[in-house]
This record gives sequence, structure tokens and C-alpha cells, in this order.
Amino acid sequence: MSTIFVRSVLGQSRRSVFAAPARLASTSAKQSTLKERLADLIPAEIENVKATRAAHGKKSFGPVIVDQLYGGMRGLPALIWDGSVLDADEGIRFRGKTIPECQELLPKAPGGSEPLPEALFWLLVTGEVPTQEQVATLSKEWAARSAIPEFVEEILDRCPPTLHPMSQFSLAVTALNHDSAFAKAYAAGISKKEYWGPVFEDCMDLIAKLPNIAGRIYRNVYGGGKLPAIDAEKDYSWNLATLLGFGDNKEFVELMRLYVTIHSDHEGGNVSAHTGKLVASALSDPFLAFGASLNGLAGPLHGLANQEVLVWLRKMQSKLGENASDEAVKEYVWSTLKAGQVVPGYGHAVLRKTDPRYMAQREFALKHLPDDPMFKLVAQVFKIVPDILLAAGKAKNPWPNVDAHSGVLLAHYGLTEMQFYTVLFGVSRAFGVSAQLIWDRALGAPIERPKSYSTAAIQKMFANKQ
Ligand SMILES: CC(=O)SCCNC(=O)CCNC(=O)[C@H](O)C(C)(C)COP(=O)(O)OP(=O)(O)OC[C@H]1O[C@@H](n2cnc3c(N)ncnc32)[C@H](O)[C@@H]1OP(=O)(O)O
Ligand SMILES: O=C([O-])CC(=O)C(=O)O
Repeated sequence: MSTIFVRSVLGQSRRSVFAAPARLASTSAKQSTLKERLADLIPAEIENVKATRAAHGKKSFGPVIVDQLYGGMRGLPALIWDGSVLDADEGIRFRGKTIPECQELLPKAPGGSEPLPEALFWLLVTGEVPTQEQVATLSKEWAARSAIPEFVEEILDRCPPTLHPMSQFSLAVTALNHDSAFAKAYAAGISKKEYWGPVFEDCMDLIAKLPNIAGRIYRNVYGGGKLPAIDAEKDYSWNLATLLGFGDNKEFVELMRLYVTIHSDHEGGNVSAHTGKLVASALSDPFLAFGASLNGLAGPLHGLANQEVLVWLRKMQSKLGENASDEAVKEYVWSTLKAGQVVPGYGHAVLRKTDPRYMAQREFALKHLPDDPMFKLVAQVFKIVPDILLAAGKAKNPWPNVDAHSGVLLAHYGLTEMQFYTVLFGVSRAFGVSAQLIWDRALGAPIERPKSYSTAAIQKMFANKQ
């Protein structure tokens, strides 16, 4: 447990569960399951939050300026989420750990070198690095929960292949609400204090069922035959890769482990995470909440950008041919801007440096596919775009984000269907949203309801106060 104490107004010392660096779960938790470990941690964190609110609840957290009301609430401090924090220059930390630290510390598959997403989920939920055994137990538990109801299979089978994979994904996830443990428990009159238990069960089911949903969408839309069964002896990413038809490619399986780990969470305010939190604050169950997250992730300024990047690169390639000169690429980038379009994969609402998720994927490419022509184009664009965005003078961040790199890795291994890419992002984002929903219910987070103002009210408020 943490060594950092928060002093409450009652003068009692409170332990902050998550204030100290993550430590090995084995030292404090023996071999408990994730749910048992969470049950241990919740009471102390409830007290920690109470103490923090008692000590600081009435203090100002800085001014709000009118531009923030009109400007997408950029930078407005408005949410609490301990699972991950985003620094504008450094990028994301999961429970205090950078991506390279996660790559080093989290358990890996036998013979693998990328972290297992199971371990990342344990870290997000508990703040602790799990043991190899705890991770293996989680893989097995997810495999055991992986089957999707027949009627959800039928919904997917009835979707026209022309329906975007993200719409199919959102439909299927929403329909899982049919068997929600939380919705049933709520209808039966569960006490507020117990909410987190069935929400945890729903989140475990949600994550577990996503490979079957993603695999079915992929095979329905793009062909590829009957969906194989989940193998309970294998990890989540191996199963995901296998259901997509790429399980026999070890490098692709490793890519899935890295991909699902790094796309999982990006603090609380991004569109998909915040949407899930908002919808669940009305006590909609995790399937309804995550369905809504997916609908946000499907927007081109958010998760769909990974599809848009590859579409844009392919268009560039077909116009300029392979091995285009820097001058030709520059001209192409300018033509995108002059047409009033964004350069997909560049810029960010918070980041002001190159996204470390981009760098992790670049490292993967340098290790496994340094000569891939499309990777070379991505690297060439990386050299060229930032200067152009700076010269154009609008984007606050000219550097690449995570979406600038993911598509080229997937395409290298033969997953060339760009419209499917955001589904994989969604599988990963379920990890972060789930961890957040579990903690929100454990800590009794209330329904969200910020205040909106009319422009007339703003004008009246500041009339004669120039
Ligand atoms: C997983 C993720 O969600 S990562 C983000 C994925 N999205 C993309 O890659 C799409 C391209 N990027 C963008 O559209 C933006 O940079 C966003 C949506 C990511 C961030 O938006 P904002 O926080 O509003 O960015 P910012 O404050 O820098 O925007 C200022 C101006 O620069 C423009 N701008 C920002 N990024 C870009 C870009 N990549 N290309 C062209 N123009 C850009 C904005 O459109 C805006 O123009 P406007 O004043 O005419 O409205
Ligand atoms: O943080 C954001 O706003 C967008 C993003 O990169 C993510 O959600 O992964």
C-alpha cells in the first residue's frame, strides 16, 4: 500500500492507494483474483477521496474563461480519473508508468517481448503490476467469458457488409446489455454501495466478448470463413489475432499485444472515455456506456483517424507513386490543407510533442519492418508535416499522434481493410473505459450535469465590465 498519507479534516491519516508508484502485486496481494484485490483496495480509496474532498473540496481550481465554454472545454479541469494521466509534453502514463516502463515491467507471453494487455488492465484497475500467474488467470477468465449470445451473432450476421464496422461493433456491444448483471441487480434493488460488483462483472464480460465480436465483423465483412473457437490456454491478443485470421503470425500477435496495451486509455477527458463515463453516470450499464464510447471513437477527429491516415497515405501514393520526392510530398500536404481538410494523424487536443504511442509503434516498425515502403512513407511524412503545420500557423501541436502509425503496421501483416482499424482501437479502449466505470461506481461518482449558458447570458454577465 502507498506510503503517502492525506490528512483529513478530522485529523486522521488516510492512505492514498494510488499516490505511490505501482508495485508488484505479489508482494502485497499474494495470488488473489482481480476482483478480490479490488475489493481490498476500494474501502481505503473511498476514505482517501472523502479526506481529499473534506480538506480541499471548497478550494478554487483555477479560473474558467469564456473561451473554454465555446472552445470544446479545452483544458477545463472537470474530471477525476486515476488510471492514466496525460502530460502535454511527455504523453501518457498508466498509473504513473510511461509506455517504455510498461513495456519493461508488465508480464509478457512466453517468448514474447511486448506487454500483455491483461497486465495493463490489472495495472489500470489496481495500480499494481500483476504477477505472471495473475495475468494467466485473467487470460483464462476472459476466455471462459468470451462467447457472445446467439442473438448478437444474428444481429451481426444480418448487417449489410456496407454498414461501417464501427456501427456494427456499437450495435453488438449495445445489445450485450440484454445480459447485464448491473441492469439486473439494479432492477432487483441493489444498494448503491454494491454497484461496483456487478459493474465489474459486466466489464469483464465486455472485454472478454470483444474478440468474438471483432472477429465476426471482420469475417462477415471481408470473408475469411468460419470463426475459430477461443483457446483457453492462450492469451487475449493471441485469441484476438486468431479470430481475425492472423494467429499463426507471431509478429502480428506481438503487435496486437502492443496495440491493445497502448490504445487502452488516455486519461479521462478524451471523447470515448468521457462519453462512457458520462453515460454510465446515469447508471446505464457498461454495455450501453461503452456502446456510446464507440460511437464517439468512430469520429474522424478521434479514433477513426487511424483509418483516415491510411486512406490519405494511399491516395498520396496513388497520386505520387512510390518513392515520391520530399518536394512532391510537401506539395501534397499543402494541397490537403488548402482544401480545408486536416492532415489525419497529426495534432492533438492536449499533447504538444510527438505522441509516445506513435514512437512505440515506430520502434516496433524499425525492429520488424524497417524496409516496408509504406513505413518509409510514414517516416518521410513525419519529417515533413510538422514544419508545414507550423508554417500554416493554426494547429497548436504539429506532431504526430497514435493514429499516424497504427494502420501501416496492420497493413504490413495483411490486415489491409482500413475501415476495420477503429474496431481494434475500440477493443483496446474498452480496457480503459471499463477500469474507469468500475472505479466510478466504487467511489459513488454522481450523475454528470455541467451547466450550459446562452450567448445572451454571457453578454449580459459582462455588460459594462470591459
Ligand atoms: C486517438 C485520437 O483521438 S488522436 C487525434 C486523432 N485525430 C486526428 O489525427 C485528426 C487530425 N487532427 C485534428 O483534427 C486536431 O489536431 C485534433 C482534433 C486532434 C485536436 O483538435 P484541437 O484541439 O481543436 O486542435 P488545435 O487547437 O490545434 O486546432 C486549431 C486549428 O488547427 C487546426 N488543426 C489542428 N490539427 C490539424 C491538422 N492535423 N491538420 C490541419 N489542421 C489542423 C484545427 O482544425 C483548428 O482549425 P480552425 O481554427 O480552423 O478550427
Ligand atoms: O486524448 C485524446 O483526446 C485523444 C486520444 O489521443 C485518445 O483518446 O487516445
